[in-house]
Amino acid sequence: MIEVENIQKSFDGTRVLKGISTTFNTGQTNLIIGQSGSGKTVFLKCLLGLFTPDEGTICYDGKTYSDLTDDEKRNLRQEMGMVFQGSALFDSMTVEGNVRFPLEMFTKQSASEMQDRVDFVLNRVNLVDAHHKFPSEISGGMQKRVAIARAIVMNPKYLFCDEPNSGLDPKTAILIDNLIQEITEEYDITTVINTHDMNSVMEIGQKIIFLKNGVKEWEGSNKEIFKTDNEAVTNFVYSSDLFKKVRQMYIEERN
Ligand SMILES: Nc1ncnc2c1ncn2[C@@H]1O[C@H](COP(=O)(O)OP(=O)(O)OP(=O)(O)O)[C@@H](O)[C@H]1O
Repeated sequence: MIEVENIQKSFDGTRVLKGISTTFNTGQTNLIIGQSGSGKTVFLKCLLGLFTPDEGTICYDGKTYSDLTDDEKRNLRQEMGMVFQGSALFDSMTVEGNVRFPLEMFTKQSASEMQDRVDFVLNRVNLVDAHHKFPSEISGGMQKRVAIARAIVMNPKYLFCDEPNSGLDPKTAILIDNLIQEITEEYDITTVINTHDMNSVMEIGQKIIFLKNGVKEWEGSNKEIFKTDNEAVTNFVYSSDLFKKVRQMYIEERN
């Protein structure tokens, strides 16, 4: 569980995060949504320890980040997996080289132990025949699976994903969302996902926080977001005609 209390962050006197408090539960997919510039990436970077908040605390399963020693912070970072926007694979490494990379960097495992772990996670993301291929030789959806395999190879307690669906067709996007949710539940990970994708909200939004101008405007689940009367949320979620129609049908059915 990650508990965030009154996080504030400014750049050159401009306040970007204006006191955000929330909780991200273990074994759940927690989504951060909001318009471009609302502070989602800055918030995610604070959770990753890449930005230091000016005020407030972030607590990881009872450990308050700002109270940790440098060694403890390093250990905590090794419990974090990250899926970057656009996958961010190393082009010059094979699929298995990419997945093995964190093990080589941060563990003293033997070659055969690493191979077992790499085989296990590649198998878990349903990539069985791609070990020796290079990123340029596989599809965007497969690249995303490699990025997920690399993010979970160290058995993380926390998984952070920045726009994991960007650039994928809607069907592949749903497969990737479902894979992230399955892995989150199976390994009891606290997963936090930055997304613009309304399909993701509906599909895997077990907990959603909506940011507006650096403030948490709303939080709830994907079931609750359908029913909310919060105008900022409904304007954002139902910005497309399709979703407006879906909502109208839902309201008509309810009455
Ligand atoms: N390193 C930085 N230095 C100065 N300003 C920054 C920095 N990082 C982000 N900002 C500013 O903080 C604000 C929020 O940016 P952020 O990237 O968090 O938005 P976002 O919600 O993730 O947007 P998007 O959906 O477009 O990625 C923006 O006004 C941005 O210019």
